[in-house]
Amino acid sequence: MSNDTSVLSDVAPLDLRLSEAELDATRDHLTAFIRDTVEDAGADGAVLGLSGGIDSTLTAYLAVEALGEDGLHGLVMPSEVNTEGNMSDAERVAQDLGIEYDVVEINPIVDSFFEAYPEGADDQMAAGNVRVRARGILNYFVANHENRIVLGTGNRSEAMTGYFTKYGDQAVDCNPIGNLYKQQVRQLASHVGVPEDLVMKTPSAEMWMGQTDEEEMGLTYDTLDAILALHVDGPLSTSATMRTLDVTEEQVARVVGLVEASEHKRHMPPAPDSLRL
Ligand SMILES: Nc1ncnc2c1ncn2[C@@H]1O[C@H](COP(=O)(O)OP(=O)(O)OC[C@H]2O[C@@H]([n+]3cccc(C(=O)O)c3)[C@H](O)[C@@H]2O)[C@@H](O)[C@H]1O
Ligand SMILES: Nc1ncnc2c1ncn2[C@@H]1O[C@H](COP(=O)(O)OP(=O)(O)OP(=O)(O)O)[C@@H](O)[C@H]1O
Ligand SMILES: [Mg+2]
Repeated sequence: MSNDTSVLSDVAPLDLRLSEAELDATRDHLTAFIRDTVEDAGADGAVLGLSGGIDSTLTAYLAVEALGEDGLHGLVMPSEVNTEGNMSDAERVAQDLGIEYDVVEINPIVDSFFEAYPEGADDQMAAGNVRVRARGILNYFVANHENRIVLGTGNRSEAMTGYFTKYGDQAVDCNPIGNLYKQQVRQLASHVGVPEDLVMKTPSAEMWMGQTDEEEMGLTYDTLDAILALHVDGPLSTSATMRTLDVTEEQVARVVGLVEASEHKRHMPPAPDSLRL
C-alpha cells in the first residue's frame, strides 16, 4: 500500500445508502445468517474481537440480536499501540450489550515473537501483522474451548482491496457484514442503535500507533466505495467512472491495483495440479 496521500482530498461522490426497507431487510438477513451459521456448525455460540471500531461493534450488535446475550463472547485485546479510548469503547459495547467479555493483554504474546525473531521487531507492517494474528489465535482458543465459532468483522470494501491481514483478522468462520461497503456499515450500525460517536469514529486498524485506514490506502472510504461499486463491481469503464464521480484516473487505477494485488488473499492456498505419474 502506498503512503502517498495526495489523492486523499476528494468528495463523497456516490450515495450508496440503503432505504429504510432495505436496512430492515438487511438486518433480518444478516441476523438469520449468523443464527444459521452457528446452528449448522453445531456450535453453542460465537466469539469475536471487540476493538471499539464500527465493524466489530455492528457485528456484535447483530450477533446479540441473532443469538442472545449468552450467544456471544467478546475479547478485548489491547496492545501498546491501541488507544485507551478505543479499548474503553470496546468494553462499553460489551457492557451495553450485556455479553460476557474478557480483556486479554497481547503485549507479552507479541513480545515473545519479537524476542524469537528480533530482526522483524522494528518492521512496522510485519510487527503489526503479528499483533493481528495473535488476536486470531486467541479467538480460536476460546472458540475451540467453548464450542463457538469465530465471527469475522470484515466488510466488502476491505475484502475487495485485501485490506486485512492474511490469516489474521481474516482467519474467521464467517463474515456477517462481508457484503456491505463501509458507508453501508455505518448506516446499518446507526439503524440498529449503535451510539453515534462509534458510528462516526475514524476507521483504524491500530496495527501501529496513529494508523488510519484512509491515510494508509490514500483514499477515503467514500471514494473507495464509489469506485468499487461503479467500476469494479459495476459496469462503468474507467473514463465513465472518472466522469460520473469526478475522480482522477490515478484514483481508479489505485483501487483496481489494490483489488488485483490482493487476489491471493481471497482464495485457499493453491497447490499444483497432480501430475498423475
Ligand atoms: N501473489 C501472492 N500469492 C500468494 N501469496 C502472496 C502473494 N503476495 C503476497 N503474498 C503473501 O501475503 C503476505 C502479505 O499479506 P499480509 O501478511 O496480509 O500483509 P500485507 O498485505 O502486507 O499487510 C496487511 C494490510 O492489511 C491492513 N490491515 C491489516 C489488519 C487489519 C486491518 C483493518 O482494517 O483492521 C487492515 C494493513 O494495514 C496492511 O495494509 C506476504 O508476506 C506473502 O506471504
Ligand atoms: N484491540 C483489539 N481487540 C480486539 N479485537 C480487535 C482489536 N483490534 C482489532 N480487532 C479485531 O480486528 C477486526 C478488524 O479491525 P478493523 O479496524 O478492520 O475493524 P473495526 O476496528 O471494528 O472497525 P474500523 O475499521 O472502523 O476501525 C476488528 O473488527 C476486531 O474484531
Ligand atoms: Mg479498527
